[in-house]
Amino acid sequence: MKRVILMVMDSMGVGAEPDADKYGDLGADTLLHAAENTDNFAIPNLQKLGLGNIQGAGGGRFVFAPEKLTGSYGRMQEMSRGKDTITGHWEIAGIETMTPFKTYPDGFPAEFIEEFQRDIGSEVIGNYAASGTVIIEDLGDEHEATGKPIVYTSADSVFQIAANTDVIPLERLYEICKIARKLLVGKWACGRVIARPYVKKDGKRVRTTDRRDYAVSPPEPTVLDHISGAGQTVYAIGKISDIFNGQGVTKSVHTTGNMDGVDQTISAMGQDFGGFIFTNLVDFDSLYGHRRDPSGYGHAIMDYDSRLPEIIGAMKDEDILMITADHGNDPVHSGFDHTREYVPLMIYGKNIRAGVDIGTRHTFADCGQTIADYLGVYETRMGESFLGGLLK
Ligand SMILES: O=P(O)(O)O[C@H]1O[C@H](CO)[C@@H](O)[C@H]1O
Ligand SMILES: [Mn+2]
Ligand SMILES: [Mn+2]
Repeated sequence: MKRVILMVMDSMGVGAEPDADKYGDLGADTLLHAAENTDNFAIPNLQKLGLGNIQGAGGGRFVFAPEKLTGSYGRMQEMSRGKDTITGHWEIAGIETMTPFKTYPDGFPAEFIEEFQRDIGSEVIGNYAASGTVIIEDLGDEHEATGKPIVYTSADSVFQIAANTDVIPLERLYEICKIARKLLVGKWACGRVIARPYVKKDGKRVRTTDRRDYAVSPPEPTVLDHISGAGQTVYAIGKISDIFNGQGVTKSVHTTGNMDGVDQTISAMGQDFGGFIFTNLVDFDSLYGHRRDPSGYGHAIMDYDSRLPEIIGAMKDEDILMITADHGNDPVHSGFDHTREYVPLMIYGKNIRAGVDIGTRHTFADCGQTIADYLGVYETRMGESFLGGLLK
């Protein structure tokens, strides 16, 4: 039974795209800047798969001799107008977002806030663009004293609600997110509502792994729908199901972090089914990219690298492993938001040729189209399959 395992290293870009200046992201290079700022940075397993041989990746310092490669490789350019998680994942799955999701750099409109406050029966505080770890320190005392939830946004189309779970229990936080989700459509359109629970430990506020994303549904069927529509499994790991609002997903598990994401992927691979395992590893982005912590980022890449032999060891004969990203988040760039970058693509499998450079793909959708091609399901509207040049 054929399967594709696609792992998204959330935000691991490999260099600024040609239009990066329009996004304020000239010179961004997530992989290179994480590597440069991490002592003893070593990624032998990703190198074997071809990461260092991708055009421009890591400033050329991780190139392997072609005969040492076990995987094939390339890089993908984002065709959509945006650099957020939804836009990136949806493009991978075959959807082009030409009208960017609406953002609220100056906070959400007063009429929305009033209606939201009425619906949840409480005032809110915040309502500006902020880093999530900073705003809970800045407004945490007031939130904990009054019970008013903290709301904030970023350069992305997000309405984030942060709360201490001793003040607003987790289930209630999820409920108020769903209330916001219902309101944030039409003239108040917003890509995602995100629950940001935290606890106070030894006087410090720490976010928990119970984050939940409430996205809008994709506007048309994606490769996930085509695969599940053909009766095959679509096994979503991490926040994948949230990103697609459950559309096309047949089974989903949330994770507590990158290593749990790897564990869950290996456990899914051990089960007997044909179809698609789609994993998002969000720690790169949320714990290190947005926090502008390059050495934390570098260590997270190394930690993932060290798990690759296990992942590869769990592969069955007809499994294909693909590793990519959804946008950049250069940990030394100004600000605290994503960066417009090429994403890497590595492909490995017993029936896949090694050492082939599939070049620069002009859309992330080539990845989804190739998956549709391999699994023999309906094509997505966008992208070109690169399977032909890779099958043994
Ligand atoms: O600063 P934190 O709360 O991590 O939020 C970040 O995470 C959001 C979703 O990935 C991004 O839009 C960015 O705002
Ligand atoms: Mn992302
Ligand atoms: Mn992010």
